[in-house]
Order: sequence, then structure tokens, then C-alpha cells
Amino acid sequence: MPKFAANLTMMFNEVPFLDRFEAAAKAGFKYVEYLWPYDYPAEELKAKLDQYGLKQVLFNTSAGDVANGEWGLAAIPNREADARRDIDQALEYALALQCPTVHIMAAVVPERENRSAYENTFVENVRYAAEKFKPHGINICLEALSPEVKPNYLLKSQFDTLAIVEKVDRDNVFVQLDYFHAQNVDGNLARLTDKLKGKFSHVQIASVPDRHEPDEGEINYQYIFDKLDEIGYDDYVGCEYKPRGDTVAGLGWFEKYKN
Ligand SMILES: O=C(O)[C@@H](O)C(=O)CO
Ligand SMILES: [Mg+2]
Repeated sequence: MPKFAANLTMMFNEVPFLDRFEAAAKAGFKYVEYLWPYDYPAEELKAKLDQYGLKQVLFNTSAGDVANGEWGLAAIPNREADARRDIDQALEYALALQCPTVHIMAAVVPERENRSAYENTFVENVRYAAEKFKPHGINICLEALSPEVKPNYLLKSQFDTLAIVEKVDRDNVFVQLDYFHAQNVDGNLARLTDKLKGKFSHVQIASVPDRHEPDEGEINYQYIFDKLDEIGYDDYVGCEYKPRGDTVAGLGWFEKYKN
């Protein structure tokens, strides 16, 4: 049965971020993920995890200058120093939070830019991270984002991500299989899951088209959860959705899965 992680960036936004750890634990979650930890000292976040008996299972490298259109640095040519500084910081946080996986964000590729230069830069920066994280047993995930959410992001299809994972060719680098993006871009989710078996190590879920709780929309998540069990997936499933209304009121779907 999947191990569900509350996404504290998207869920429990009825309370300030630092109060969401308690809210998630009270709602029955044992695992949490969120986009970025860097606004807080790692010690403060670790104290929250310990206080509420939670395990951190994922966070991201920096998104960069979001106000100016950046969404990740690791694929931007000639920004390797910035990207590797962020990767080093992510390692410090992963060690402090005892977090097993870091999502390395790639970048938006502006129109008319050389796409292959971005891909090659991303491969080299991910290899750098893979080699730094390996001695600590920390994995890396790479994620495709649908153009509806993030136009011109380097990775659009799950197969774009798989191609980069294969080019990087390090055994601690995997696909981050976000079924919301996968349905928007690739579809055919059951066959996609079979094709990615063994190549993905973190899953995220949300309804399509509205990115709400997984109990509505065009994806039959019970079928997906059964498929994940069938292929022996025993990693985490991040609940990366915008609650329709009150977070707790929307957790009826979770009742039967409480870990
Ligand atoms: O799906 C998403 O948007 C997130 O998982 C993320 O890390 C980057 O946008
Ligand atoms: Mg995601």
C-alpha cells in the first residue's frame, strides 16, 4: 500500500507553514514533502519533524529568481556555480532533515535558446549532485512538468525525463513520476507505469484537470495505487494537490489508506 506524504506547500494552507507539520500529523500523515526548506534553519524544521513524529521524504533544489521567470537553475548554461552551490545547500538540508530524496529542478528554456546546451548542462550538474549525494545514500529525482503549469520547462514528457536519467547514468538518479503532469502530457498511465518500473522513485498525485484531491477527475487513482502495489513500488506518494476547500474536510479519500 502506498506511503502517502502530505505536501505542506499545497495542503493545510489554513495555517502558517510551520504549523502545518502538526496539522498533517493530526490528520494521520507520517510522511511529509514540500517544495523548498530554505526559508528556515534546518534545525527548526527537523525539530518540527521530530516533535510530530514525521519523516521528510522530498524537497527541491532552489527555483532561482522566480520573479524573473526562473524555475530551477541546474540546466542553465554558464550558471553552473550557482546550481552547484544550491546542490551543496540541498545536501546540507537533506542530511539535517534525514531526507532520502532531493528533486533537482532543471530550468525554463527561453524561446530561441539552445535546448541541447540546457540538456547537457543539466546532465553534468545532476552527475555532480549524484556523486556528492551517493556516499550519504541520498537519491535524486528529476521531474517533467506539463506546459499548462510551466511553459517551456526543460522536461515536459515523462520520456524526456527518462532520457536524461539514462544519459546521467548514475544509480541514485530516478524519475519523479507526478501523475498530474503525466496525464496532462503523456496519458496511458498504466502502460507508462509499467515502462518506468524501476526507473522512478517518488510519485506525486493530484486530480486532473483541477489538481485537487485524488478522489475526483479523470484519473482512477485506486487503479493506479493497485498498479503501484502490483509492480512492487514501495517508495512514497506525495499528495501534491490544492485542496478543494478545507484540507481536513477533503481527506475522506485518505481514511482507508492511513499508514
Ligand atoms: O509538480 C510540481 O510542480 C512540483 O512537484 C515541483 O517540484 C516543481 O514545480
Ligand atoms: Mg510534482
